[in-house]
Amino acid sequence: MRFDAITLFPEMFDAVLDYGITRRALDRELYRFKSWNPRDFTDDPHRTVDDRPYGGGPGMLMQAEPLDRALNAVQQDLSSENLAPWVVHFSPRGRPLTHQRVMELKNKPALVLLCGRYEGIDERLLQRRVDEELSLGDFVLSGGELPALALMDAIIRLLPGALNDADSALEDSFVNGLLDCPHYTRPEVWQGLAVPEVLKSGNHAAIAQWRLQQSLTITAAHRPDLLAKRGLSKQEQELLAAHPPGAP
Ligand SMILES: CCN(CC)Cc1ccc(CNC(=O)c2csc3nc[nH]c(=O)c23)cc1
Repeated sequence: MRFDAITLFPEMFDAVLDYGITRRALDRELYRFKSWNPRDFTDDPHRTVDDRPYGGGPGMLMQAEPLDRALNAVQQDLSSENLAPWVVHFSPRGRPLTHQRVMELKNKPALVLLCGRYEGIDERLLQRRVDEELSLGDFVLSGGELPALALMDAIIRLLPGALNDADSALEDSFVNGLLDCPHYTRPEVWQGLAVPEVLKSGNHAAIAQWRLQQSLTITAAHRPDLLAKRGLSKQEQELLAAHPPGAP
């Protein structure tokens, strides 16, 4: 799996990818990463990449030409490895990123992550070069880099060999359709708060049931939409009825 980021702030990527699971996956050569700065594809001494919007309006836009040249450089580099690029533009107007889309994108051999800054990118570049637009959600960020890093993180965790305990990836709540249950570790009592007895019982059936019940209650409280989409078995309906949501 290869990721190429086109970004005005390449350091952001190294600053994040150099830690934890993404760092280990890089060391294990499960993926490769390369950043490309549009400023390196300008001709003027000021390395200009932005300009004012036609029609007026606040802020600046990223010009098409430097981005087009950067994309050509990426494409050339990928073609030397016979890799076809899939170009993702991160934008507030994109489709919201979901687990399903992460699962689909992880199978692409080469993802090109086009990260906008300012108020966005000249539409003509997007029209010509972008395969899909993705948003991180309905809130305003300062650019596409954090969404691009979120997508990379979500994909890298799913690459074979990235997680030592493969189950933890499969159990991720967005796989079984429910939100995660509470988790506890030592000490048994912390600031007067004790670990639920069932978790110390060694009764694995009771522990699994308690965790499922907790997940159902939390999902009903925070994300009733997920429950509706998922549907509940008879047993799950009974568990939820016995422990309806009430907590914040
Ligand atoms: C003028 C209206 N704004 C659109 C909401 C302009 C604008 C604000 C912020 C940005 C920078 N954000 C992104 O590039 C971005 C890229 S993906 C994403 N997902 C959620 N929220 C986001 O702001 C983003 C770009 C244009």
